[in-house]
Amino acid sequence: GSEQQNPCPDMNHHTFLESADPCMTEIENLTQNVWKSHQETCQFHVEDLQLLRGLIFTREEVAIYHQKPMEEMWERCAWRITEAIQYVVEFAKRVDGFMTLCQNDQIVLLKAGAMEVILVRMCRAFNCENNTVFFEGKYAGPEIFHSLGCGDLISSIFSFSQALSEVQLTEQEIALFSALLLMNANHPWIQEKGKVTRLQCDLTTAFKQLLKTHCREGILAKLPSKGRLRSLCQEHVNRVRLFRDSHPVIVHTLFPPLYQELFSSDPDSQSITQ
Ligand SMILES: CCS(=O)(=O)c1ccc(CNC(=O)N2CC3(CCCC3)c3nc(-c4c(OC)ncnc4C4CC4)ccc32)cc1
Repeated sequence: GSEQQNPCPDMNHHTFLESADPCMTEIENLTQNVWKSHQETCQFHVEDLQLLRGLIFTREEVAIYHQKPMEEMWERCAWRITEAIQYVVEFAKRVDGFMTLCQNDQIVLLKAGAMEVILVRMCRAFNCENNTVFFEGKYAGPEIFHSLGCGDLISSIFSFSQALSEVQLTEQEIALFSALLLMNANHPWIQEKGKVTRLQCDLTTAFKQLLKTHCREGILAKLPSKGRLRSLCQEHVNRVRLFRDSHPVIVHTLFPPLYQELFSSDPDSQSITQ
């Protein structure tokens, strides 16, 4: 009914609209745009990921993953991450304001934030009842990633996903939080700082307004800190470079170019694949 729409129930609909701050409707339009952008680019719908929880890799299937050489498992994960990143790029392009930024800033923001958004989105594919994640069609525990040879990174991503899934973020919250992770005006290489700051500020207002309307301000304290996300992504980059140093030909010939650009190129190289 109209009560749900109107956060100030004692005011009737007509009065509310007249007295609403004009930028409030802009903020509400932004919230709708970000939510729609997420729904259209979320890769798997959360209802489907929930339904698939019943599909768990058997011991035999996990054993087959264990027999895969490290190089093959790395290549598979690189492709999975690259697929997920392409959806995040599409998400960013649909968020109002992102396409008005200069191309340099669009690329800098995606290079810095895409993996963070994937880590947040991935919590939708995490089942904290049995500590399994959805990977390549079924749910599996951390042991399935054993042959990657980076157990500490895997366990830190698992504990990150565990903590985040306990917050039980709604799709709207994931959408706005993801947009906020991308729109980081403090990044050193940003050229149009003012424009990104304005976007970041509007998204912050939208996120705060959403939480207030749904009495969810309590989750702010439970969201991962910027530092936590950044160190997870840095650990991933360090692992990729370690792997690249010992398997340069594999990475150069078999890894997706976008993955190489984002995670195994040196920070000062600004050349980006179109
Ligand atoms: C994102 C949009 S979505 O629609 O929600 C979505 C889309 C696709 C999938 C399929 N899985 C997938 O591609 N991958 C890739 C990789 C492997 C290597 C890193 C990233 C990964 N990781 C996890 C994962 C973890 O997901 C919650 N949580 C802890 N650890 C892990 C892995 C040890 C890294 C879980 C699935 C997963 C899942 C979900």
